[in-house]
Amino acid sequence: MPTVLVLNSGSSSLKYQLVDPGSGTALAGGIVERIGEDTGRVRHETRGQEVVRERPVADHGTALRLVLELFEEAGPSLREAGIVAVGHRVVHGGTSFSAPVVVDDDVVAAVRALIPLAPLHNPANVTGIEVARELLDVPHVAVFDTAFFADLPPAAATYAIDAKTAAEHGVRRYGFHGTSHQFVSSAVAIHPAVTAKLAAEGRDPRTLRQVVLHLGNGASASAVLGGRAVETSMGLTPLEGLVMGTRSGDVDPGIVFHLLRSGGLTVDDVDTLLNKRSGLLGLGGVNDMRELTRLVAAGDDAARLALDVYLHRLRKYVGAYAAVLGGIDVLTFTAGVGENAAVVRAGAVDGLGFLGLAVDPARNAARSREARVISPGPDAADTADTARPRPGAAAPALVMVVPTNEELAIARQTIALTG
Ligand SMILES: Nc1ncnc2c1ncn2[C@@H]1O[C@H](COP(=O)(O)OP(=O)(O)O)[C@@H](O)[C@H]1O
Ligand SMILES: CC(=O)OP(=O)(O)O
Ligand SMILES: [Mg+2]
Repeated sequence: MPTVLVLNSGSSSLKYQLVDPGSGTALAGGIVERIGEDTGRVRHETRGQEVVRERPVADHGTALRLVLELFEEAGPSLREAGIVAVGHRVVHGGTSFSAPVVVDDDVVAAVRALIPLAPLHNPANVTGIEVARELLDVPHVAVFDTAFFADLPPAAATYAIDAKTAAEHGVRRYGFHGTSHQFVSSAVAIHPAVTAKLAAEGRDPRTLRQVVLHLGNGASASAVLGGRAVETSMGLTPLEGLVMGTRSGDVDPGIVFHLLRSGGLTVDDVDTLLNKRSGLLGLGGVNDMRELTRLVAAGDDAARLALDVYLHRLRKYVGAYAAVLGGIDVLTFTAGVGENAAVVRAGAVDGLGFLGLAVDPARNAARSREARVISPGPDAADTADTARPRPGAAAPALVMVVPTNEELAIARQTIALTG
């Protein structure tokens, strides 16, 4: 049973999972948090058992050594689990990478060269790769968050700023969370309810119009036409687009100049403001959607406004992407918020009946780890008979919840290159 260790190195954390790409199961996984701070913490999970260690973790090298120790102590032993490769999530691939690559010194140098474009993410990715290559003598593969969007149509990828300046500095829309958008949109395309809908409408799968909402701490939307990404909400950096846990998403760039010139803030202050002190946290005081919805239920006005701004932005993007695609066949929610927060899903499609979008309250409230349809209408199994649109009526869109699994996607892409 060949397995892949998947590493996701953040600025102060290291998330990992040991995946069996054949069966799709995670044999173990965990997170090292607060790397570089006085109080670090490791949580390692395997076979339903959890091991937690609190201790300072100086750097990513120490973090990975600690993880390898835990695999030996708490299991499963990496050797016995048949580890054949390591897959690394790399956030920014720039225009250099449009597909996963086997890591060599040139790849590391190229990822390092992209640091100016992703100062918050790529430094940790480089360190993670360097340390892991030192400690684990197997092939390493880099899987890029930007890859799925490398081929965005020029009209979607281009900012309307002076072309020469943009080209000189690599300023374009790159898009992120691509591994998730690709994994989820591929799962949607082969879901029985979706294939039945297309069959009933006599349509080619290449005409399937999807919108995917990846709503985690970071959040992004994508428009996917027949498997190809044609639009996405994150841009040069993962700051643009939707309202996120701590990031503002779209703002008027004039705000930045105003705060620099008249507000007495430095460039770093504004960077921290928009990336770490904005979004749900900045408006509602908490970045966790569970806590935010609790505050809303308790009548907290600031939390209510935060949720309203979040949902308004979502509806705006869904409407815009309906225009980009010429209509929506399937709208899919994924990631921590998208998979779990029924109130967000209901709010995001509220008033979008004119696009054929609606959720069935009972289906929306149900909990499941499986991909599922939450729009009204017949069950997936008998959709083929009844999904035929009435003459003159637009076919209703499907609204779905599909759990993402970036680790499995990375493990599969890693095996495909090394196996
Ligand atoms: N049951 C739940 N209800 C509402 N929100 C949830 C629930 N479970 C997780 N979330 C939210 O999901 C978000 C984290 O999503 P996740 O995809 O794990 O983030 P990331 O991978 O970007 O760190 C948090 O805002 C958290 O509150
Ligand atoms: C690119 C990005 O936003 O990633 P995350 O959601 O993991 O912060
Ligand atoms: Mg995630």
